[in-house]
Formats: sequence, C-alpha cells, structure tokens
Amino acid sequence: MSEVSPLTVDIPCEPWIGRNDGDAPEHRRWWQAVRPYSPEALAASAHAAASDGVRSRPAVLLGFRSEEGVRRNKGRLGAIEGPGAIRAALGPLAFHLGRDVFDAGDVTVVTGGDEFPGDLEGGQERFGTALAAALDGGALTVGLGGGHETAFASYLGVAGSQRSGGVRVGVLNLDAHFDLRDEERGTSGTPFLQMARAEAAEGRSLQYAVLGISRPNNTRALFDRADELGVRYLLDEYTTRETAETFVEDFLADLDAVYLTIDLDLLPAAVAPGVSAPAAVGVPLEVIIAVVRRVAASGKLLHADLAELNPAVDIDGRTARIAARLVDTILG
Ligand SMILES: N=CN[C@@H](CCC(=O)O)C(=O)O
Ligand SMILES: [Mn+2]
Ligand SMILES: [Mn+2]
Repeated sequence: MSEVSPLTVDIPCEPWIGRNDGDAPEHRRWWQAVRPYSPEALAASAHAAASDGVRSRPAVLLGFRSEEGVRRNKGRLGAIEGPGAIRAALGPLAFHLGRDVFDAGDVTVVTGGDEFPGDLEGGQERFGTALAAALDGGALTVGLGGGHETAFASYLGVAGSQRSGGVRVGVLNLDAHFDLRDEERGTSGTPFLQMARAEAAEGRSLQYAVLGISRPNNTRALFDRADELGVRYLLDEYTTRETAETFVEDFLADLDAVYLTIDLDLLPAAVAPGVSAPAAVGVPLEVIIAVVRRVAASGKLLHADLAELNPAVDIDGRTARIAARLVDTILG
C-alpha cells in the first residue's frame, strides 16, 4: 500500500479578471495581457524576442498549490490558495512589461494528514518537469507558491533544465528563516538542505545565500548548519538598502545564473500578515524591491518564485498585493 494519498491533481489556470478600461494597448492590465501557456506559443514568442532585440524573453507563470510542506512543518494552513490569490491581485494591475506573459496553470498537492501524508514529492517532481520545459523553451519563469516547499520543486526544475548545465548557479533566498531543517521527509522548513544534499550527490556544493534572517526565529543548530554549509547570510536588523545591495552584488559576482526565492515572511508581520509563520522585525518592502531590481538587472536571473502567502490569514489582501507587486517587479 502506498503511504501517500493518491489524490494529487493538476488543474489548468482560472480565467484572469480585473477592471476593464478598454481594449487598446494603453489600457492594458495584467488580466488582458496574460495568455495561456503552450510550448508552441512560448517558442514563437521566444523566437520573436530573440529576433527583434527589443522585447525581453517571455515569462511563464507556474503555480504550486501546496501547503503539505507547511502542514508537515506544523505551520498555519492556507498556502494552498496562494497561487490563486497572487493571480487575483495581479489581474487588475496596469501592464507595462516589454515581454509576453504566459500562465501554465497549477500543480496541486492535496493536503494530507499524519496517517496519509499528501504526495508532496510527486507534486515537486511534476512542477520540476513543467518548469524545466518552460526554461528550456526560453522563458523567464516565475513560480507562484505554495509553502516554501515550493523552493525544492523549483530547484528540481532549474537543475533539470539544460540552461543550468555547465554554469555556476546560485540560490538567493529572501527569508526570515534558513529552511535548513533536517527531517525524515521534506517540509517547508527543509528545502535548502535538500538542495545541498542533491548538489553534493552530483559532486557540487550548493551556492546558497539568505537575506533577512531573523536571529530569534532560527535556533543555534540552524546557524551552525548554515556555517557548516558555507551559507552566506545577512540578518534582518542589518539589512538596509546599502548592505542588501552589496550583499547581493558580492553573491552574484561569482555566479553565471541565479534562482531567486522570496518567502513573504521576510516582510514585517504588520505589513505582510498573510503568511504561515510571521516574523516581527522583517525587511522593508522598499529594500526588497531594490534587491529584486538589482537581481533582475544583472541579466543572471534564471527563475524566481514567491512562497508562503497564506490568504486565510491575510488582511484585506495586503500580502497578496505585495506578492503581485513583486511578480511585476521581477518581470519588469
Ligand atoms: N518555512 C519555514 N518555516 C519556519 C517556521 C518557524 C516557526 O514556525 O516559527 C521554520 O521551519 O523555521
Ligand atoms: Mn520564512
Ligand atoms: Mn522559507
């Protein structure tokens, strides 16, 4: 008998909605710009962007509807609704991007229980396969989480893509937590240790940096593990625009490509209440936007994702709006 629930399903994306000021390009909002993903449409768009030299590479959005990792990590449930909430907040925003955007829908992990855990590992594999295909099709990809177990799903896609072959790829995490827990099964608290082990199995070492670490929200054991693994980190209380930009520049200098992951609990809990595990101090949104711009402008951004949005505990969609603004910034 399988120890995992067989109920995992994948669903196509919901229709995008938003305010309608007209159909002309100057009235365009995200809901009017986003098109359904197909390999053919992506290929045509990537080809057009490469030939005209003006438009940027197309973007593909891919949702990871999962809170199974959060459940296993004893967090507050609700992150499974994160991808839909981010799309709902993005839909009405004005569209200023010089690139096509495709929506590839969601990979869904049905939340399990202690007796029958959900099939998180199967969902991460499926997300990774879909992500690698979009990367190999020439897209800049954005994962919409989901708990931070989304990060290991993203890693599988990045590692499985031809675009990460033979180049120095690093992982930049904006997060109050290291997420280096050592557990029997993957959770939302383990993805970067899982990556470190997967890289070690390939004879490589994970290039991992975290910005915004909260000292009281990570035990000494986690700091020790970070040190053992050579993780670079900047504490939340020392994260200003200047220190953050220097930290990111130094990290990117040794890399050819970067996977950027943003855990929304990096923000002050008062600003972004809709997360599974809020941290009190956090990093101001202005600093996060400056960092995201710096990463995007480096030309090294391969893939980005957002994690831990929990609409069930959000207030008036505040955290979802921030997530939407960050997606817009990543692609802008
Ligand atoms: N995704 C990570 N979550 C944190 C949760 C910490 C907490 O519940 O306080 C972690 O595992 O460290
Ligand atoms: Mn976190
Ligand atoms: Mn995290």
